[in-house]
Amino acid sequence: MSHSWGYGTNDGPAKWADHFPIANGPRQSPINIIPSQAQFDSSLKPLKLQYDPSTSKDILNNGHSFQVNFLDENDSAILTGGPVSGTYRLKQFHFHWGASDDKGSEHTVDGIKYPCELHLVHWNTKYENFGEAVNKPDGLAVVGVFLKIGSANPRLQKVLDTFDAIKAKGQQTTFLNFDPKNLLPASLNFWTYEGSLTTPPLYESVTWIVLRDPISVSSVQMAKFRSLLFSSEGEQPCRMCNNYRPPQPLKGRKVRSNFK
Ligand SMILES: NS(=O)(=O)c1ccc2oc(=S)[nH]c2c1
Ligand SMILES: [Zn+2]
Repeated sequence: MSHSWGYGTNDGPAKWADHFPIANGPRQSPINIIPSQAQFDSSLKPLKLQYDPSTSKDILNNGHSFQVNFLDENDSAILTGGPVSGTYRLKQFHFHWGASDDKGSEHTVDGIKYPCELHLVHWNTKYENFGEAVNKPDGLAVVGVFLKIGSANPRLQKVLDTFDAIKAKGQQTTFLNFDPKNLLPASLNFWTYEGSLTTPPLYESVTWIVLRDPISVSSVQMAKFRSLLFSSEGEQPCRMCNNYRPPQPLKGRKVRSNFK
């Protein structure tokens, strides 16, 4: 029976080790990225993200965040290059955010929190499917993108416009022809390190690729994120926010960058 977890006082990140002991493992995520301590690695290949917008399927409130799901039966939406070898297929993207604009990201940079962080989740096609890949040490590659308060983001608005249909946990609606490339900054400069899922089951299966440059989001748009609910329809409404895990110990890991 899968154990219920959340982000509250009684079921939040400080309690996850009770049922998921790997929470105290050697390669947990997120981390605080200290740019001055990252090592430039000239052997890192350019990151290649090739996304066919026709692979976007639907958008779901899963009770922890919301995610846009993609068809992943072929190599239409893939990640290659960067720190990985082989081909990784896009499965879904989702976000983490705060109750106010001063917090919300999972990774931090020199201790700075962004109001929101986007995760694009890809699985290694050396495995049969996402479920097979999710607990393997080289199973996943997640691209992290920071969101910074500024002008409203019209591409992001397309996602936010679906929120009335997925307000409560378990609600889902069709979401076709969305190109996730429109949620990326101009530069694909990144930091990379070996880490984990940032939510239970916290498997240490993720090659993290955190982009240096943020994309913009307005305060009004951030308020829209907070209109979603952790709770199901008919339950006591609980606003979806602060669904982020704080940075975890680096435990000797190296963070590399593809830029000086
Ligand atoms: N937040 S995250 O590390 O990108 C992430 C990615 C994929 C996941 O699949 C399960 S199950 N939990 C997950 C967390
Ligand atoms: Zn995530």
